[in-house]
Amino acid sequence: MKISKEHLELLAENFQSIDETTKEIINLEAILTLPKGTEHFLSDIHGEYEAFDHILRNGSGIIKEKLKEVFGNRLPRKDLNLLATIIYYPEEKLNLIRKEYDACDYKEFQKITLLRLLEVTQVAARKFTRSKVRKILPTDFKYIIDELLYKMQSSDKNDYYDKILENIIELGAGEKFIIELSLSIHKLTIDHLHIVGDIYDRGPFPDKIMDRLLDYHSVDIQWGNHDMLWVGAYLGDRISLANVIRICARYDNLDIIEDRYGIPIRNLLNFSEKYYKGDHCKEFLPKISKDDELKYSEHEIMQIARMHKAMAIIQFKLEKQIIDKHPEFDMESRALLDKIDFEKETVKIYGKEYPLTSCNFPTVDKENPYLLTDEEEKIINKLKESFIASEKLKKHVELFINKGAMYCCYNGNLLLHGCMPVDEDGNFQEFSYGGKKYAGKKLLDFFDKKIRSIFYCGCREDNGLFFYLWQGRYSPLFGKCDMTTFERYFIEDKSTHEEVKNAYYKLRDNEEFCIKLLNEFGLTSEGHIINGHTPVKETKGENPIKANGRTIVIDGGMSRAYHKTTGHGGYTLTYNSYGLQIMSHDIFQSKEESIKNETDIISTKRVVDKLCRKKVADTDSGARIKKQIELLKILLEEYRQGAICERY
Ligand SMILES: O=P(O)(O)OC[C@H]1O[C@](O)(COP(=O)(O)O)[C@@H](O)[C@@H]1O
Ligand SMILES: [Mn+2]
Repeated sequence: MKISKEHLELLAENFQSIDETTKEIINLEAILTLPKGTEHFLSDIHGEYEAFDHILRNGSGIIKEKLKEVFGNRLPRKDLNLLATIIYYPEEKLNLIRKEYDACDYKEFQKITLLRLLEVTQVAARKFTRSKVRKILPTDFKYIIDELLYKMQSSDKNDYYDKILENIIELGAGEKFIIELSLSIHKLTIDHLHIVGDIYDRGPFPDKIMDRLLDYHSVDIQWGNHDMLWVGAYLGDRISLANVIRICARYDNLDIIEDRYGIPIRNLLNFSEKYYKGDHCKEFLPKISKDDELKYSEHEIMQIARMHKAMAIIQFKLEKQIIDKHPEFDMESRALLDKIDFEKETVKIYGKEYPLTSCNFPTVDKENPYLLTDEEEKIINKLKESFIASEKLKKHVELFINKGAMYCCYNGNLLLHGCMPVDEDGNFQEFSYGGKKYAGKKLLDFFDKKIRSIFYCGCREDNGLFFYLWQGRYSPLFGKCDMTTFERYFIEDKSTHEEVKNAYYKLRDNEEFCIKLLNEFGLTSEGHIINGHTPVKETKGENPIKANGRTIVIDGGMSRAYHKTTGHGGYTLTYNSYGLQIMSHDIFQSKEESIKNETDIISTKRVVDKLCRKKVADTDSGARIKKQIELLKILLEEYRQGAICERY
């Protein structure tokens, strides 16, 4: 390895002597021999905060496994479940347990629990260096936990340690200690979290998911097509914004926009009341569960439906501007307002005429159907200003930019929300933009770079790229032909709703193709492609593990709206030092139910790949450490030869 004198001098500022450099090399060499940390993969959360939070808390079963490893047969299943639930929901579970005991017994319970948690912490901490463990331990109790962890290794100081525990409990800090220790166990057990896209839309609390991820100790995100709509909306792209509002109205989630992101929609309400008052808007009734129906009056439901329709029409108009501006997008088939025959109340698609479910388009000028009316223009522009000004959305979009990307290569695996656009023979398909063509890895890199540059450049204008990523034929986040939004609203014939999938979705069953794709990203045939995006229809016999394990589809299936088709609560994946395991989840009921009945919602676990035990040395961070060691060895040599002076 070649390194310039300047770089060595910079390195010498951090390692100022032979002793310091030697110590660091020894430390790094030792880290390489530790087992690889556990990765946790989740996808397609679609606003379902509670299900997401639950799976995050139990680490898709990793925490329970750790407990089994620690206690073996020493604890009955009942106690194990209780301890697990305390680790998942310490505060809430303690609130329930406290009521069951008198003061004295509750102290005893706290002591037993603390001892058990300390034992788990000790085993979970074995994978890490002492210094990393210290960083993870809660600041308030760092010193005490460190002492107590020691206790497990020597039996002579029993009285001393018993006293510490007793004091903690007597001084009323027992619960706080249990809570902090549970959080530390979580961090020690799950080293890194991957979110394979689609945090937003359909479910009620995407913002809470983003807040949780902002606080999470180690995470990366692969952008999903729905996430890009929210990024686009914040960056001033009006088509994205119209989609975001339309989908929120469709799933009765307008409070996300109004209350949680602080974006007023009153103008939209007034406008839609004015123009769609007499319209039954039956295509636009929000999807509301039977329970929630009772919450609303018919008038309120109609208000949502009218806003929904008003936004859909604004969206179709705006889309045409981009379709015309970018003929290379080849999306003319998506411009349907000018294909409407207002007399016959039909629309012509690919030359075939279909009756419309209704033909009330009060803001569409038959001569110039894509022209936004002054009022529509005003509404969308005002909304745009509010999206750009939302502080909370800014924070969330920044997370997408800082921790997110179009795809991610991590420890030999390729993580990608949707697909790699290919033809039926598996050749990478080309996307043209600005006179250049992009395919394969370069296509993904192109979109990644463009989105980042839009974020940093500060200009907040309509940008065709968000529209393309959302529904373009060669969008790696979509990967289908023709998003049939208009047809789904206005045409009964279901054959028009079909969205033909890219050949990728068949080819990912083929091992040879998967290896070709992994190679495109500089990965080997031992890697895996990890996708979200397409719900795995288990009821129809679909398997989430494809191509002899090379492809794994973990569409979380957390979306309530999709439970009927998938028949389960989704998949998640874990990758520890022994290999990859896919978990299938039961449909999540509620947080209260999980805490009370101590349920995990894990129905089955399948091993995807069993490996000989992987060490840190075999990981990406191991590769970085090895490079660091090499550099430090050069520095050491320079010190020894007197080419660089030690500083004291
Ligand atoms: O079922 P909904 O919410 O109306 O959405 C249907 C649309 O969602 C999409 O499936 C995209 O969303 P996903 O990324 O969740 O699949 C489109 O292909 C389709 O047109
Ligand atoms: Mn998706």
